[in-house]
Amino acid sequence: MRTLVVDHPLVAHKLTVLRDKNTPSPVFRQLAEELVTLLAYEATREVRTEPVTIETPVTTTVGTAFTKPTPLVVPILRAGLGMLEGMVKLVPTAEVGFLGMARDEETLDIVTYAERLPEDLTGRQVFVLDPMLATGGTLSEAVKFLFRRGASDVTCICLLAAPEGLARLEKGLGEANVKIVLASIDERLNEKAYIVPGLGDAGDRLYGLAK
Ligand SMILES: O=P(O)(O)OC[C@H]1O[C@H](OP(=O)(O)OP(=O)(O)O)[C@H](O)[C@@H]1O
Ligand SMILES: O=c1cc[nH]c(=O)[nH]1
Ligand SMILES: [Mg+2]
Repeated sequence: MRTLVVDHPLVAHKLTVLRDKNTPSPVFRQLAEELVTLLAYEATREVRTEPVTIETPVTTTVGTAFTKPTPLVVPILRAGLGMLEGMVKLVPTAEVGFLGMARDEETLDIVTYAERLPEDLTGRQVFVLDPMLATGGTLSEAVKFLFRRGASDVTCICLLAAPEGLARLEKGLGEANVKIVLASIDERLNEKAYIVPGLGDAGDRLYGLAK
């Protein structure tokens, strides 16, 4: 597993506004989308490409095209949905699959309540979107799910991670071909397993209260 924190003033500034508890949902949604586009620029650095011959108005030249099958983008519902537009803006030919997962806030167990993905992900580059990597329970379940379908190259784009969650993923995924691209590694988890300083419950801040 590899981890990359995107260190850029635009990312840091947008993240600061996102963290602010006074930032309302419409602005939060807009910023989450913009942040993903900035992170996706780095996260797609190793996207598979091949040479393609085209005609410019002047001459013939060799350019770059995505290799088929095209990348698969998988937002983890709910909060990952807030990152989807920012990602597909940058990779418009990507296909999109969905995983619905929620952590029980008491037990921290992960419930997978929805799934719409290709049956066979062999040879597919997969980009998972989830803003929060807290205990790492959700993301490790998601990555294991994708591996069971045959994926072998998974990049997770998150906004924030706790060191505890990253350590859990590292332990569980070790040598696997998984990359985590982030805007920040925060200080720690609190007693309710929320990221500190964090930004609160990402799903609630995007879409309102779940209950
Ligand atoms: O690393 P973990 O401890 O598993 O926590 C992170 C998960 O918690 C949040 O989702 P939540 O379960 O709140 O669902 P939601 O997106 O519907 O709000 C978040 O979007 C992650 O998926
Ligand atoms: O801080 C946290 C932890 C888990 N899920 C969130 O949305 N926020
Ligand atoms: Mg939530």
